[in-house]
This record gives sequence, structure tokens and C-alpha cells, in this order.
Amino acid sequence: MPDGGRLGFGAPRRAVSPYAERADPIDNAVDRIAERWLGWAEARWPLHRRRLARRAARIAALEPRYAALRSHQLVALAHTLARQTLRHTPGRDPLAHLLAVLAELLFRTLGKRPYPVQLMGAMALLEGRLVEMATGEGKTITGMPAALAAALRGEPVHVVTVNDYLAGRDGAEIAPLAERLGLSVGIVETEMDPAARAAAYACDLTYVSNANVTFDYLRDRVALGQARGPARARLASLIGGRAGAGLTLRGLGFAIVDEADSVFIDEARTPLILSSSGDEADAARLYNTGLRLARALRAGADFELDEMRRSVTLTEAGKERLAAEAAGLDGQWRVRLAREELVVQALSALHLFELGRDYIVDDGGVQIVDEYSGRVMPDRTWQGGLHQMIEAKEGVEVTGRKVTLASITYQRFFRRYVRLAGMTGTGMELAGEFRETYGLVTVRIPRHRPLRRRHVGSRFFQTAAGRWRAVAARVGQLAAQGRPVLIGTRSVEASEHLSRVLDEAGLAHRVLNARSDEAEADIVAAAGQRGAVTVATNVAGRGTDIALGEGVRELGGLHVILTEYHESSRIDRQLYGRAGRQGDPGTTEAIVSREDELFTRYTPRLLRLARAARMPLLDTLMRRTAQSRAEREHAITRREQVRLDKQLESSMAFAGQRE
Ligand SMILES: Nc1ncnc2c1ncn2[C@@H]1O[C@H](COP(=O)(O)OP(=O)(O)OP(=O)(O)O)[C@@H](O)[C@H]1O
Repeated sequence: MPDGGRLGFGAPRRAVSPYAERADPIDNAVDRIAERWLGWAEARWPLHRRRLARRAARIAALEPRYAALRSHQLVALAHTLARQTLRHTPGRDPLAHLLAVLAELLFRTLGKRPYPVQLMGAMALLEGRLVEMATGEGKTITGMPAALAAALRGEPVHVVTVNDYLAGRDGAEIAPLAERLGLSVGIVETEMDPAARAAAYACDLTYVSNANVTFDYLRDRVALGQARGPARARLASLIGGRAGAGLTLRGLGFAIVDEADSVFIDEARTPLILSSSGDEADAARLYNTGLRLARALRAGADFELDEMRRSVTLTEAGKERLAAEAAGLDGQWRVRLAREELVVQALSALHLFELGRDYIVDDGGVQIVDEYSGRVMPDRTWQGGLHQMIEAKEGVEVTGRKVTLASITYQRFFRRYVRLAGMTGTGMELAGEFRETYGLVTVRIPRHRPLRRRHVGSRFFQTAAGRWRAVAARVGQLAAQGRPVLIGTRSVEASEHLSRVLDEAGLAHRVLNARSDEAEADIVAAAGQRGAVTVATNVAGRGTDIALGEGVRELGGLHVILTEYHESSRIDRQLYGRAGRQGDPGTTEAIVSREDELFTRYTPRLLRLARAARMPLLDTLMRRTAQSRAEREHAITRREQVRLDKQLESSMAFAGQRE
């Protein structure tokens, strides 16, 4: 990115107040239940929707008036109207006029005119709500007028997406329009240095991934050191003191979070930890010994595995055996608690975390693959020595235990924005949690065009091998018709396995996963062309917009094959949502195996027995039960996370160590 990640011209606007952010809310159990219930009920009230629809119709009616004006007049008007929105003038609706002007400019610059439903979404975002819009309905265009209107009013705007690719794509798309309005656009990329990051945040609009913005915030908090209270931070940056000087962000003004269910819910189970490397000297020896001891223990007798909770417990017999095995060792091995903790980590590394599914080995290191996004998370490490244990298991250099500098959960981070809004294609069922945890009311926006996507069936195979054969046969059939096919896999390993099966069947295809060398944008651009076969992990599960090539609509559009159900049906729906966008035709299909991890891990015993029965109804029941069990488990983990967060907060309030 040239010019330190900045796109567009115009000097960055000054923040409304230096390093603005919101204090954590005070709540209690009764409030929480009430919020949850309200969230659920409000999302189903049609009132907001009707009001927004009326206002969107008014805006659409205003558009012809502005279509007659010259572009420079529209730009000047946009600035004037934005200022007027800050004052309340009875009988006038400057925001409606502003959105009409922005819609006209959007059309002139990008050739796309926001549909009335997108204007409804934009207004809801500006009101600080969570907007649910079906996949492919155009959330990117919906977010634009909202982000621009807020930036014109002087709010520092962060448009938060789930990965660098989407941040870059959306930032580049809005840049010409923002430029016309005299607003600057910054894009933050994971690899950027601190100066380039600060330059991107200094812009009026910043496009950034959720992980990047959270880590940058944590770095700022660490840099603030002693002056960590919000009031002191603000004071420090006001007087331009040392603490204010080295900061990356301008504070937390207004955030529009895309794919909000992924960020707010799925990723909220793991806190983000900013760490520095500790002493690396004896690390390798320590962890290798841990692995050796763990390998001597027997499953069932010495330890028990709980795949569902991802936990390992040592039995009494196991503890005794371990003590005997470790008898001649020194240091930590002589301390019972330390010894057992290390061996539990070693057992987890050996039995619960798999290469190709949970992590990959790249650049000589272990890199976590996020289950939901399918992407490598370069800044993340597992805690408590687990990461090092996995490094030792894979025979790569052991990095030494990290020292935690600061940590925060997404729950706490996003609540700190002065104003928060979100967008998602799949969020209705989470309305209660959005309201309880983030204070966000969900509004469902209707479709612009009716859905023409069809689900052509779900097939369950007894074995994984059977499934892959069926997938290859299906791909062969569709490719012969010239229809593009997208095949979603749950792990890097599965995508590579399928790639080999397709190679053997002589079917040309491209692979998009955390390890792909080809540029993501190129693969995505080709995926909707006649006869294209694309195998992708969740990397392409969200936000990816696959444009259909010439003649593909007539053939029936894109066909999506799901090869393994996810722990949440929302993620399945996101994958299906790659087809049938904007009223296009498209079909979806599931070809799965009863051996898949979702079933082995989450199916109740009784239903598991029924696996052999091969009855479609039982299969559907098995999927539903397994997914709702998994979701319940995850909800418990998230609640636990919030509770832990609060506990730590109160216990460390005086230590000033934690974020
Ligand atoms: N008003 C519009 N006029 C013309 N094209 C539009 C309009 N709105 C959206 N589109 C097009 O529709 C496609 C889908 O948009 P987009 O990718 O933003 O959808 P989405 O809602 O974000 O989907 P997902 O939920 O999968 O992320 C894009 O190609 C976009 O250019």
C-alpha cells in the first residue's frame, strides 16, 4: 500500500475527542436476562423495520432532485448536510437528504445505486444497530453510505472485517468515492509496520480486520503504561505528552463490524493475548521431556480425553505413573503441580490438536488456523505452554514461553467503542446475545430480490473415503455441464486430500486455503467462470463474492458442495450463501460422512447407534442435535470467558497489569 496504507486525498480529520472510548458497562444477572430477552423480542418487532422502510422510501423519492445537480455541488452539500445532522432541527431530516446525496454520488462514482433496502440498512447502522441482511444482498454497499456519513460528521470510523483480504477489497472499493468527498481511507494489513498502521488509523475511514484492530488497541494500552485510565489517556494525548505520542489508534469512535456473528460470537471464545518472547534457553528440553512422559501414559487408564470440551484429565493411576516416570528428573519435574500441568498440555498437544486441522507448520513455525475463518492467525499463540508443546511435537524450534503483556476478549473490546454497529447474513438467532453482550439491537432487512437458490439434497456416507468419491463423481458431472462448482472443506488437510482425489479423477481445479500460493482475489475472480472447480476452506466461506461468468446464469449458476458440517449451522449457511446472490440462480448440496468430527464428537450415544441405520430422517436429526450441542457448549465457553474477564478485572484493578 503506497503512502503508509493511505488511500485517497484530504487531510485526516481530527478526532472528535482525543482517544475517545467507552467505559465498561456495569451489569448484573437480572439486567443480563432482561437484555437477552429484549434483544430476542426487539429483533422480531417489525416496528424498526417499518420506520426504516418509510424513511428509505423518502430518500429514494429525494434522489431525482439531486440527480440534477453537478458533482461538486453534491460534495459541498454533503458536507453541509453532515454538519446539520449534528443539530436537531424540528421538521427537517438532514440525514435523509445526506443519504440521498451520497446515494447519487455512489452511483456516479461506482456505477451502483443503493437499493432502498440498503438505505434501510445504512440508517440502521448509523443508529448503532446490528443489521441482518441475507448473504449476497450487498452489505458492502450498505456499509458505505453509513461509513461516509459518520466520517463526514467527524467521527473516526473503523470498518471492521474478518480478514485482510476483505479489508483491502472494501477499502479500495470505497476509496474513489471517499476521495471525491475529501475523506481519506486507510487500510491496515497484518504485515504493516507501526508507522504505516498509525497512518492508516489517522485517516477518516479505516478498513481493518478484527484481530488487527484489537491487537493495535492492546499495544496502545501497553504503551500508555501508567496513564491507563480513559481520562488520563485522553489528557495525555491532549497535552501531547509522551504517552500520547507513540499511540497507533485515535481511540475507539464508531465501528461498523462486518460478519458480526463471526467476530462477536464465534471468535469471542478465545481472548486475544499480546505477548513478548521469554527465555528460550531450556524450552526445547522441557517440552520434549513433557512429550516423552505423556507418550508413556495410556488413554483410559492414566488419562481421560474429553474431545467435546477439549480437555484432558489425569487419573489417580496416571498421576502415580507420572511421578514414577519423572522420579530421576530435576527442576519443574519435581513439583507435582507443575509436572502434571505440563504433561496435561503434552497430552492435549498429542491427542487433541491436529496438524492440518488446528494448525499448520509454515515458515518453520506452528501457526494456528482459525476454525471459523480457515485462515492462519499469525499473531496468535496458544496459552500456558501448549503452543510450545505443539512446536516440540512437530519438531520445529521451540519459541520459549511467552510473557503476557495484555489480553482482552472481543466482548470487552468492542463494547469500548463510543458507537458500535454490525452487519451479518446470519444473526437472527443470536439477537439475544448481541443485545446482552454488546447492547446491540438486531434489525432484519428484507431482500431486494427473491431468493432463487435451491438446496438439491444432503447425502450421508458411512465413510470419509466414500464421501470423497461421491464428491469427485458429482464434480465430474457438473464440470461436464460447464457449471462452476465451489467445494467447501473444513480444514486445510481435507482440501488437500480432496485436491488429490480430484487429480486422480483427472478433474482440473484450484485450491484456496491458508497455504495457497495463488492470490486469493485471482482464485475468487475465476471461481464463477464456466466449468471452474474451486476447492476452498472457510477462507472463502464468508464475504467472498463470486461473480458469475458469461452464460453461467443460463446453466443454473454456481453450485456449492458442503463436504462437512460445521459446529454452527450459521457457517454452513454462509458457505451456501456463496451461491444465489443478488437474485441469481444457484444450487447447494451437502455430501458428508457419518465419520465426521461433528458427529463423533457431539452426537449423543443413542443417536450414534442409529448411525448404522442409514435413514435420512435420523441423519438430519443427528446433524441438528450435534450442532445444537456444539453451539450450547460454545455459548457456555463464551459466558465463562466474560465471567473470567470480569473476575480478572476486579482482582487486577489495582495491579494495573491487565487490559
Ligand atoms: N445496489 C447495488 N447495485 C448493483 N450491484 C450491487 C448492489 N448492491 C450489491 N451489489 C453487488 O452484489 C454483490 C454482493 O454484494 P456483497 O458481496 O456486498 O454481499 P454481502 O451481503 O456482503 O454478502 P456476504 O453475506 O456473502 O458477505 C456484489 O457483487 C455487489 O457489487
